[in-house]
Amino acid sequence: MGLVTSPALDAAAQLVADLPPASAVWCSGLRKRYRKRTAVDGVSFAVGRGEVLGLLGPNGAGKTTVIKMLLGLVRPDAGEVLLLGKPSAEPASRARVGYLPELFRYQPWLTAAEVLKLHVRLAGAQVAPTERQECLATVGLADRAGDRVGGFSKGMQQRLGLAVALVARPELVILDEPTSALDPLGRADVRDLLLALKARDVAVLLNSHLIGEVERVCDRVVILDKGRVAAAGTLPELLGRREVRLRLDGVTAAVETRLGAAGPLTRDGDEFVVTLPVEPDPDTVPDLVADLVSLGVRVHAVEPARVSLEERLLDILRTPHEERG
Ligand SMILES: Nc1ncnc2c1ncn2[C@@H]1O[C@H](COP(=O)(O)OP(=O)(O)OP(=O)(O)O)[C@@H](O)[C@H]1O
Repeated sequence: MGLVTSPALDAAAQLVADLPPASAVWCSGLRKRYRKRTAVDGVSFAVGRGEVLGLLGPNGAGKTTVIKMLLGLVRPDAGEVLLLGKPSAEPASRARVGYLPELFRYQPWLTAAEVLKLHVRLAGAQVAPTERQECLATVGLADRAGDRVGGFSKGMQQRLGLAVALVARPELVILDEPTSALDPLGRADVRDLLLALKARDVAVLLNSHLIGEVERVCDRVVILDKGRVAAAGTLPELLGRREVRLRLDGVTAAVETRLGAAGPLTRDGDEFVVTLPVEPDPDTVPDLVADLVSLGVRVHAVEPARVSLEERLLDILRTPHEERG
């Protein structure tokens, strides 16, 4: 039996080193039943490095169960999970994942600073006290570091939960309803926080019922319904067609023909809606407006529009399973 030569080993090591980093989350065929009730029924998706993925779906769709299976907190009946390229049961990969549970409760007898210190220790990480204090400041708790958690409001406990999820410099953050107890200002803070994480190439899996929030920050969305993936894709893929609404004066037959050349046209009085392709040519709208003006039309308003994620979500959930694409 021939020994593997060291140049061959070096080449193999180089090959592995040159591989793109594994997805932050990869799961395939996840299934979970509670007695007779199927909570999750064959769910597969991935979250890329630095990607923000939104998990959407009605109450009881299986979102929290999926999240708990990803983290190894619930044992799947079937399916596989890799977090940062490793089985989620491996402590080394779990230590690089930050998690904010849907139902959070922290030790009421500890101060906010002590809770963070404890979680840094549990993650086996080294985070200097100044950095821990900065983390509390990021979630708006800078002046409450020395106060006991027992005296915190629900929103303040959720802010602390976010700090716990972020303090050990994770590469993947899983947030289960992170803004359920937050005021509008707090929600805006979380949005900024998510964008800051994305800028640092941290992957985020976000479960939220606040569709506007998901639409603003997520690169991709997975919609769950009755334990299955009802739809998945980037926002342009899911939202599809774009429209441009125009309010015009002095429209002649020639003008209508020009409008119709840009895309299917509907009219309601002086309001016109032109449906554009999913990824329209960037010159389509400026060219159209220039032509309208040269045809003597007075242009009062030009407004790009797109079906909202909320409309699309309701549309998908109201379509019977068997008719979904
Ligand atoms: N520990 C459990 N025991 C029994 N059934 C459970 C358990 N956990 C979840 N389920 C059931 O699994 C299904 C999915 O629940 P899950 O909490 O994952 O939904 P969800 O999409 O997160 O809902 P919500 O938006 O309301 O938080 C529900 O029918 C729920 O009753």
